[in-house]
Amino acid sequence: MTWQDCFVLGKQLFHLEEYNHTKMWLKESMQRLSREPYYRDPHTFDYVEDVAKSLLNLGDLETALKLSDDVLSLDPTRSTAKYVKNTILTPVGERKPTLTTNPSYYHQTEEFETYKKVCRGEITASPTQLRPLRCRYETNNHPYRLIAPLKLEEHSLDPLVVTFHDFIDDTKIATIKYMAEPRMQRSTVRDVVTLSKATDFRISKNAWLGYQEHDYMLGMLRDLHDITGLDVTRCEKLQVANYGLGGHYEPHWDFYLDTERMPEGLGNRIATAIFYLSEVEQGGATAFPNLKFAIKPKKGNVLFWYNLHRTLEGDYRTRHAACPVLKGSKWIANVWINDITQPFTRPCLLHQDDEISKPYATIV
Ligand SMILES: O=C(O)CCC(=O)C(=O)O
Ligand SMILES: [Fe+2]
Repeated sequence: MTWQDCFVLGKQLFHLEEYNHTKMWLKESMQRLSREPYYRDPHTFDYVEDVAKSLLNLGDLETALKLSDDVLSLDPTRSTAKYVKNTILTPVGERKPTLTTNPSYYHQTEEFETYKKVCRGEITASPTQLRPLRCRYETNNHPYRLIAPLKLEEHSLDPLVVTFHDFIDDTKIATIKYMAEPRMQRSTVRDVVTLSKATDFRISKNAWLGYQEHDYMLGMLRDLHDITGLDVTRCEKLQVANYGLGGHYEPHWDFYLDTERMPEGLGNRIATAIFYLSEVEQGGATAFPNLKFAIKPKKGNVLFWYNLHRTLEGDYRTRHAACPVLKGSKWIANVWINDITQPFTRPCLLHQDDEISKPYATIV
């Protein structure tokens, strides 16, 4: 067997949640790889780093550290290897959270209970939370919006979460859905071993559309720029998603925890704008368990929030989810605005503003 065979076996066992056997095969693949003449090839470092990271998540710190040290001895600039090494050398209490590897455990956590309650409407915003919130017209002083202001509804001021009402009309929505439909595929999530994986954690279909493909989509970006002031010249593609009956997306952050996984040349996701492309008869709200509210989809509305602090650290309070659809079908389009072009649109403050969200960094 080649090291690649062993690697693929390890990957497959990871899917099956056979974590003990995963370790064995991944370690074997690395041993075989180390005997290959092209071990020093930068492409193989990607595999070694992936294995180091998986072993870190599976608790085999010794091998994970050895692999990352090996990579770093050949190329000290490798960021994943550095991340693995730093994580191992950081005391447990100070570690950043990692993606969950054990969903059954997560389903017993308090956070998951809160998420379900927020979805069911058993937890809603308290009067104290609601008191400072307003609905108002927003122009952002943009000449066009001075004539056609948008209706803005505040859901939270810190972190900022707002709805822009009637942002996109039915004709544009129909066109976007029409373009997305033939390209819809089962949604995946980022995964430590395989990079992309279909899970019960996220049940929906989605398609990625280039903004250049239609003026309507360029218009979505332009309108977001006008109303938020953010630069939209470099964004990830538009993600159109459809949830059928029971479709959902469990609590997660939109920003990249592993900064080395950020899309090349774009940086992290500074803000999310969810365009609701349909109503949902029952269920399907966008829930924020930490903030203790859920937003019901309304066709044409846009839900907007910042994922990052001004320091560009992730704002852990923004953990959110798509509640299960109980009746109907839910369509959304996600615009992710990236941080690389925002130093002037959303500069740092004089003080560090990220400490506040640290207690919400959950390790599951
Ligand atoms: O569908 C929703 O309401 C939320 C979707 C979401 O969070 C995502 O796609 O990242
Ligand atoms: Fe999300």
